[in-house]
Amino acid sequence: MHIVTISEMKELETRADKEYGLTSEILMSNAGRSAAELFEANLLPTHKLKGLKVLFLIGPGNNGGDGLVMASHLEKEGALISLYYWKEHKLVVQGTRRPDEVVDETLAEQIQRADYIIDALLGTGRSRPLPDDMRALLARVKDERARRADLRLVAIDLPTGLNADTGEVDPGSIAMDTTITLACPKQGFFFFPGRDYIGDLEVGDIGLPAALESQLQTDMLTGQQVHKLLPERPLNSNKGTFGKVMLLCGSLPYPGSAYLAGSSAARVGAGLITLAVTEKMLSFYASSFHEATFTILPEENAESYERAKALIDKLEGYKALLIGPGLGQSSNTREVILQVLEHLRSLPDETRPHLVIDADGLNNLSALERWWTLLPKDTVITPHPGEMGRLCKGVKVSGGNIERLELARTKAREWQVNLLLKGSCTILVDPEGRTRINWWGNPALATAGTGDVLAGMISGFLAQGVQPFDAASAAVYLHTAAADLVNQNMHIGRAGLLASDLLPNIPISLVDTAHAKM
Ligand SMILES: NC(=O)C1=CN([C@@H]2O[C@H](COP(=O)(O)OP(=O)(O)OC[C@H]3O[C@@H](n4cnc5c(N)ncnc54)[C@H](O)[C@@H]3O)[C@@H](O)[C@H]2O)[C@@H](O)CC1
Ligand SMILES: Nc1ncnc2c1ncn2[C@@H]1O[C@H](COP(=O)(O)OP(=O)(O)O)[C@@H](O)[C@H]1O
Ligand SMILES: [K+]
Repeated sequence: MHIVTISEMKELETRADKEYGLTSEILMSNAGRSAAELFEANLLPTHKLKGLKVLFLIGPGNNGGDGLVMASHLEKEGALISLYYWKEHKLVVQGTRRPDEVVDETLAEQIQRADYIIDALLGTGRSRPLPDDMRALLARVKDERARRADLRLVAIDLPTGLNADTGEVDPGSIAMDTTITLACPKQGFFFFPGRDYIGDLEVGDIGLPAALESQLQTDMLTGQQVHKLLPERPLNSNKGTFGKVMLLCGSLPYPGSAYLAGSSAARVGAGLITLAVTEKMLSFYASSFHEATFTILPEENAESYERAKALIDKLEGYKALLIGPGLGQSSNTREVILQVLEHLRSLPDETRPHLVIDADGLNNLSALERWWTLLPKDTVITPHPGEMGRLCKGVKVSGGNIERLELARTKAREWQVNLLLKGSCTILVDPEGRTRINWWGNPALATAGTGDVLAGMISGFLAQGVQPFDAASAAVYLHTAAADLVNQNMHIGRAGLLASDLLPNIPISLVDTAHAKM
């Protein structure tokens, strides 16, 4: 599913008219109908429109037009519709039909009795700060929502006042329970503060021909898309079919990282997991990670040459190598990493294991000048904003604002890597600039060890032959889907998830992609 900027959306509409004769009226009629259909199918728990009280706030442009079409569809299905035309300060209540009446008090009544309020005030055409009377109207709606938890707020296309490119919001904007966006999600939905105003996201089909969208470079990760990326599991198979993963992870203060990453690689289907660890660490893993195999490395005070060689000697036949989680940052360890990278660069593409570098793998590299020139082709790197800042030599990287998108795009090209910039709404960019952004997940993921799980999942897909950018994309989506499953199944909210809770939910998240709604 493509993500658009405002100008890309306008261009799609212009070309739809010019090349396919899809006029603005036709698109609006499709938009309103599809918004009504999604409303009925996905927003109403009982699927009963009859008697439902729905108040539409109608703006002066096409967004208001979408609202009017949607309202007429819902009215036909038996909903009790009232329309408030913001510009004219005019309220039209179904059944009474007194369009000339200026009825401010009645508006207050309508707000109080509505089951749903639909924001069709402004969409992508917002061009200036919201006027005071529009802010006042939205503030009344917000107060009512605070008073009455069962009132539901739904935006058509986007919440009024949200900047659809940047995610900035007007002081008058209010948070929605659901946004039914039209044709494509807008770029600003994925950045803060905008992300917090969208609520659940539904995407309405307005009948744009798929060919028009072929040049768009940014996608939202969806279950349907990820389903197509998942490796085949033929009946006639054995563990060799699904690839081996080697992990250079875990050290004394952080032993759990190798367990979490290795288990996650297995949970996405890799055939065999090998932890490259010192003998001192072995006892820890042997008792907690029964499925793993091991490559024993010299202790950390041994010569870096010996440590690297012990790993390199065992790498043959491995399809994926993960370096970094919990590895530590001694200069000796950095030397080991550099020697392993040198070895990987010397291998032909066909026999080189695909590489993922995370956490301390990145921290070690970031101390070096032009570290990216040391990476083999098609490496996946997975920094969180702090690590990204270090890789960029001290740049402050935002956790969720729009600047991170441009930064990720610039750096993925400059570094020629598959860059996965973590956070709420993780961004992925490949070396050519193709971009995917994740919508899903929840703040329960903001806890130690979940990044190790993600890195392990990527390496598990790489072992099965999934291409690096796709492996990273699938892992990001499924990682957040697994977190959402933990929340549902354990009945927890935004806190209390353990990274290890994700593990048994990962395979379920794979299965769930087969019947994903989008
Ligand atoms: N153009 C098309 O072909 C389609 C447009 N669609 C809908 O149309 C919307 C875009 O339509 P428009 O371009 O008409 O834009 P909007 O409906 O978002 O708003 C534009 C109108 O609002 C006024 N306005 C702008 N900023 C304002 C502010 N701060 N305070 C008060 N008034 C303000 C403008 O003067 C103009 O009259 C989309 O968000 C979507 O809902 C859909 O129907 C699909 C097809
Ligand atoms: N608020 C949030 N919403 C969604 N996902 C989040 C949120 N906070 C963190 N995450 C995800 O959790 C993971 C945390 O990774 P990371 O910071 O590397 O943790 P660690 O290194 O402790 O394992 C990332 O995948 C990130 O995208
Ligand atoms: K709107």
